[in-house]
Amino acid sequence: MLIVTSEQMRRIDRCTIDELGIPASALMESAGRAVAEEVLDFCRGRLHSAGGAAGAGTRPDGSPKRGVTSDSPVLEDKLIAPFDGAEREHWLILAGKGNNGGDGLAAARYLQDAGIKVSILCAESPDSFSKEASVQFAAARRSGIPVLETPGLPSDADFGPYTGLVDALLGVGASGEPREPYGGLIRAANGSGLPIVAADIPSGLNADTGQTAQACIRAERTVCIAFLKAGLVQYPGAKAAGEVRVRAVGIPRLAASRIDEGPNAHLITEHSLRETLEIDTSRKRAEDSHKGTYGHVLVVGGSRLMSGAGFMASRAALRIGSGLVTWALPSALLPDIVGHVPELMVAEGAQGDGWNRDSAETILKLAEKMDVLAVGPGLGRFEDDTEWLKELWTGSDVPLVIDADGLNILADAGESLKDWGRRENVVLTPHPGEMGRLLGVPTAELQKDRLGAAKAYAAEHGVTLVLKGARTVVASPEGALFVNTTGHPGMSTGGTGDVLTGVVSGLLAQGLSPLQAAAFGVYLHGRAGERAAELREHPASLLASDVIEAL
Ligand SMILES: NC(=O)C1=CN([C@@H]2O[C@H](COP(=O)(O)OP(=O)(O)OC[C@H]3O[C@@H](n4cnc5c(N)ncnc54)[C@H](O)[C@@H]3O)[C@@H](O)[C@H]2O)[C@@H](O)CC1
Ligand SMILES: Nc1ncnc2c1ncn2[C@@H]1O[C@H](COP(=O)(O)OP(=O)(O)O)[C@@H](O)[C@H]1O
Ligand SMILES: [K+]
Repeated sequence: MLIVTSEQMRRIDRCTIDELGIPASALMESAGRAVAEEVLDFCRGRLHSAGGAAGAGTRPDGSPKRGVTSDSPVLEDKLIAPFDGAEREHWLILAGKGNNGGDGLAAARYLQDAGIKVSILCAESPDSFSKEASVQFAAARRSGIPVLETPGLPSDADFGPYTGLVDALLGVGASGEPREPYGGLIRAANGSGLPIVAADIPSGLNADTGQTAQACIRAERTVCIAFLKAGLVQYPGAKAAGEVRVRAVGIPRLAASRIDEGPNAHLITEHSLRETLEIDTSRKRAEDSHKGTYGHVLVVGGSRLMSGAGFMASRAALRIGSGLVTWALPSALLPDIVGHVPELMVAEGAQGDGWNRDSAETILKLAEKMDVLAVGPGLGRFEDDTEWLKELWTGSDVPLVIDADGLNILADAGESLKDWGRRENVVLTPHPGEMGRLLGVPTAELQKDRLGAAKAYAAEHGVTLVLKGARTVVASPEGALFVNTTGHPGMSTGGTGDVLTGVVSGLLAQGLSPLQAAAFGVYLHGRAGERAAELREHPASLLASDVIEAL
């Protein structure tokens, strides 16, 4: 699924209207209908869960049916149709003066037609409405939909008669903190306790970064128009948006491919993995394969106080299907490890009980027979470690995955990293703390624009970057972005990152490109986390090792 910025969306709109000749009014009409359908779907769902109106219009499992039903030889449009219990609904449309307001005003007519009561509250004088919104306003008026005349901002009591709100205040044309009366209306809407369905984006959301203004709608559901906006899939925006439903309104994908600097960001789905990234997601193995077919991963990590990290990365690399995995670690630790994972090979990475500068030579020697080097899990820091990592970076062209202290070493290298030379087969897997160190900015600062930060770093350093955390972002050196939605907060536990390192390394070993391995890796890792959590009483009980076993 394509992800767009607000600027791209505006240009796609223009291309649709000016170049393809599709009337703006037709698009707004479709958008309004989509918003109304989602409000009605929400109402039906709510009625059903309250035990109100099951039966007609519901599936055998009790969930509301979508689309036309076949209980009669003549099919009616069931999406916009009166339903039992509709008379109990009364929705208030909060309409801004731009085209987002127009979407809400068009929705009002469809809602009225479906038999629910609707009223309109305009944020500004209708005289100031955009051309398309004015047309919608006039049509709503002529349809007899009441327009509230509020001399000031509504108080909580004013929301008394309503059962829900449509937020059509601000869309992708907005910038900055919502000005008054928008800010006050947003706060009042949130304070009402009523469910809110947002048109396109929750008002107050930065559609590009996912940052929320001080006043930002907290929606139950967001009906995103035409293409997914980036801000809806990054926190805190993802939370403000609630359930996101992307609806086609007649803006064709063709228009997205026609604009300059068009969208190059995707949600990671089975479909985008297969079609956009051309990955065989079945992971089918050839009948006549042998272990050499699936590559050999060398994990470089583990230290006296953090041996588990190297262990988990190695084990995950095995579980994801690498042909062979060798774990290189300091020689003094070997006796403790030998035999714990019988399938794993171990090697003396360094002499003694810790890592040292000289061990780079040993690793490079081992790397000659390897397909991937995974550096960092449980590595710790040591003297001259920057020189050590530089030697690994420059001394071999085997694909490299760098995590944990490997990233902290890179951060210390700072600007000198540019002198190491570009190496397009490097995957970095920082969590936000590590990413902040790589960029030399506070974590909170970088989190304000995760997509932008990941994209810029990947392009500047020619690496594939995996910025972890809820809604992990993958960025390629060429500027492609992928956003993952698998996984859950139960995975916020020590070691799950080490597992991801093993997964990505194992996929690289099996011949995937850095971008393919990173995107497919984060997806599979999250899915495994979901499966592993299902076996527990509570997701909080999840251990990183459980994720490995669920791969
Ligand atoms: N043809 C189109 O362009 C389509 C647009 N659609 C809808 O139109 C929306 C975009 O419409 P617009 O470009 O008119 O813009 P919006 O309706 O998002 O809002 C822009 C209006 O709000 C004002 N504004 C901007 N920042 C503000 C702030 N911080 N506080 C208060 N007011 C602010 C602007 O002066 C402008 O009047 C989309 O999000 C979507 O909902 C859909 O109807 C589909 C078709
Ligand atoms: N709330 C969440 N939702 C989805 N995935 C999460 C969430 N919290 C953590 N994760 C995932 O778990 C992993 C944690 O990695 P990391 O922070 O490096 O842990 P560690 O360093 O302990 O191994 C990452 O892949 C991250 O995306
Ligand atoms: K909105």
